[in-house]
Amino acid sequence: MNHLQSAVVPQLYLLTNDDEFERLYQKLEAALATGLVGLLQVRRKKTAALPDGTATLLAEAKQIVELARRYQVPVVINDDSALAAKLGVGVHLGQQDGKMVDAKRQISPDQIIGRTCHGQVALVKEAKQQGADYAAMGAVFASTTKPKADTISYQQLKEGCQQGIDICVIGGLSAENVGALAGLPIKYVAVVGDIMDLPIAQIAPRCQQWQQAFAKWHAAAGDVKV
Ligand SMILES: Cc1ncc(COP(=O)(O)OP(=O)(O)O)c(N)n1
Ligand SMILES: Cc1ncsc1CCOP(=O)(O)O
Ligand SMILES: [Mg+2]
Repeated sequence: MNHLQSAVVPQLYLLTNDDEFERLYQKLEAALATGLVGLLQVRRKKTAALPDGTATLLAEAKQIVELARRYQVPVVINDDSALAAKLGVGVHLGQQDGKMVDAKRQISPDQIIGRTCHGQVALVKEAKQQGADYAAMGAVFASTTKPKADTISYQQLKEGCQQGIDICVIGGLSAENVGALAGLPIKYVAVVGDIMDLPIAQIAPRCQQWQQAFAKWHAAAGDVKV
């Protein structure tokens, strides 16, 4: 039976891009200073692939975690639960990034663990059963950051939202198109390119546009049936 659930405005979940670190740091500072980022992910694919990737990623992630702490924004490390454990932060694991049970053992229980579930409701159920804090569904729209990611249907997303675990949407999302999801009880909207691929001076104004999009979301959503 359907029940009514109060519409919750999602949080902006910002993911880093592969910018040169100094530039990235300035962008993150600009975004965090707006107060609109609810969760931050360190996703540094190019750094991680360098010959000295582990050491460089550790040095970068330390600085990002320190910066985020200043703004009291929780941090999640992509792919690497050992690094997350070392830094005392959360982790995001794709289906090929290791077992949830191992990550749960490594990560402090008060830290966030997220799991990629693509468009598959069975994976959302599994993530919930394995104790993930959120299930990430996407790509919602075609993504320039991850062009090979398959897009999911609205129906898959709607069903994912009915599984009793927080849902994060990702992939091709912009302040203009996110309104298409208004009415779904989504916890996090994960964004890379729409914010991070802009010049430094445009980061804060773009975050403000996201805030406006979420304000409209609230107005559009009212009470949603789940
Ligand atoms: C919030 C969020 N959702 C999905 C992903 C993708 O994770 P994965 O499938 O492991 O792909 P990579 O990011 O590792 O390329 C994510 N990182 N964050
Ligand atoms: C990591 C990831 N997983 C699915 S799409 C995607 C990239 C999201 O980046 P963007 O917001 O630029 O589409
Ligand atoms: Mg991964």
